[in-house]
Amino acid sequence: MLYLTVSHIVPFLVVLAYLSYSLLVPVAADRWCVDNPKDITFRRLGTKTPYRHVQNKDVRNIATVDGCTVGKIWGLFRHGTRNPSKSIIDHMRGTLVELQRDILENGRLCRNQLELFERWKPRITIAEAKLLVREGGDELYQLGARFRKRFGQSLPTHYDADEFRFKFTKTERAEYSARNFTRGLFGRNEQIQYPEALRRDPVLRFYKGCEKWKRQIKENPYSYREMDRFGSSKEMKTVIEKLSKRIGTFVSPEEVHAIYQTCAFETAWDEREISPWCLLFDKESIATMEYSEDLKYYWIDGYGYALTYQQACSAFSDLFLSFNNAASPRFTFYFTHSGTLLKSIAFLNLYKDNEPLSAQHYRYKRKWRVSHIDAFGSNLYFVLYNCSNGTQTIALYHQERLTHIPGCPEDTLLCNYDYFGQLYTDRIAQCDLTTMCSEPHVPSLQKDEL
Ligand SMILES: O=C(O)[C@@H](COP(=O)(O)O)OP(=O)(O)O
Repeated sequence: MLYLTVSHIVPFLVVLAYLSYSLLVPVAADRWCVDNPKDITFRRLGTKTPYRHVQNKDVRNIATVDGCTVGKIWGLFRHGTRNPSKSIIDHMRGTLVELQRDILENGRLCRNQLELFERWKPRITIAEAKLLVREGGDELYQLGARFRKRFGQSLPTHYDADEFRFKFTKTERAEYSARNFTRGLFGRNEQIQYPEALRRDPVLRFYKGCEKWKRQIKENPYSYREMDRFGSSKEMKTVIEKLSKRIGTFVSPEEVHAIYQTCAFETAWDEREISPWCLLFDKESIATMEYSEDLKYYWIDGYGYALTYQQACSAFSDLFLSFNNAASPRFTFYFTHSGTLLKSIAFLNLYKDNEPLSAQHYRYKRKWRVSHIDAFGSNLYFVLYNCSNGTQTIALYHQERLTHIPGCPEDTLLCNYDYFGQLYTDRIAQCDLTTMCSEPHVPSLQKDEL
């Protein structure tokens, strides 16, 4: 007869507990489950970051300067959140639908996150590529409304064509961004006169006419070498491995990029929604994707090559023309694109790191973060103040925050206008786009997408 004592039962229970743990728990633990998806994507979506991640809702009186009044304002605004380009839409409607199937069949995601994938479907068609979306219109509307709150005392209440100049590039997204901004600024009833939008605007989108930049930089594979190197780094391999495991099939770097972009656009489109594609990332892997974006834009639109930002002299010549000519409109607002904002940022020496951005410097702290500096709706504007002592002072606002102008005295956010002008004298005097951009071997090989 077998008598079971406590000393027999306890080890038995321990073995049983271990077996159920090893058989059951790892299955659950093996399923990827992200707790805080909004936290993971916040300000990490590169140039597809929605403006709400970087906006400054504080409209208290930062815009007043003692003893001075606002003389002129000149600013560049990137359009608001838009739809993706055709190639990303193609991925959404093709590759991602296939990956969705893999995830539902073999994916290692926890139950409630799989449910989001069950409901997902591509929402846009090729015909809607790059159009401004509702969120994008709202971003610009809110920007206009906050502009009114900050500068209301210095701005005429009603639109006056002699006082205001609003201009957009020849794209739907820039046009509707301008229209939404002016609505936020004046209310709904003003009839704004917009000048004819130019296909090649030498001020608003100067680089589109710069053949030398296009061929030597933008279309040159060498400009993408740091991004490519980072693409084969151990960090990126880890991202691919993690995503492949979570999806249940091997994914290529291109597919990972399409997933990141879809996560970014779907996040930007609607604050209330969570894109299931974002759930595949953890903090480290999204930071890796973000760095890849930073490398790309650093080398094609930023500090990588001098010609890239030298061309922006064309926009800043317009600023000086406007500020130095009493007859020109007091308030100038240009609605444009990522490429203009980034090149202008580099022209001004803003967010410049000591070392060029490279694949191997991933772990270094950096200033160049396109998620922060070039989100949808990004804005860069200068305010010129006339002061009672006869001097003029200039202030720069980036993303609605007073920002120190590189080259101006360190101890203050305001800069004497003459001092500021001297920083740029040579570059403005030598600003000749025709000479700067002429290249013997035209035309460009790639089709120019608007
Ligand atoms: O049109 C796009 O795909 C990107 C790049 O345009 P460029 O920098 O080439 O003008 O800019 P976005 O319109 O998103 O600001």
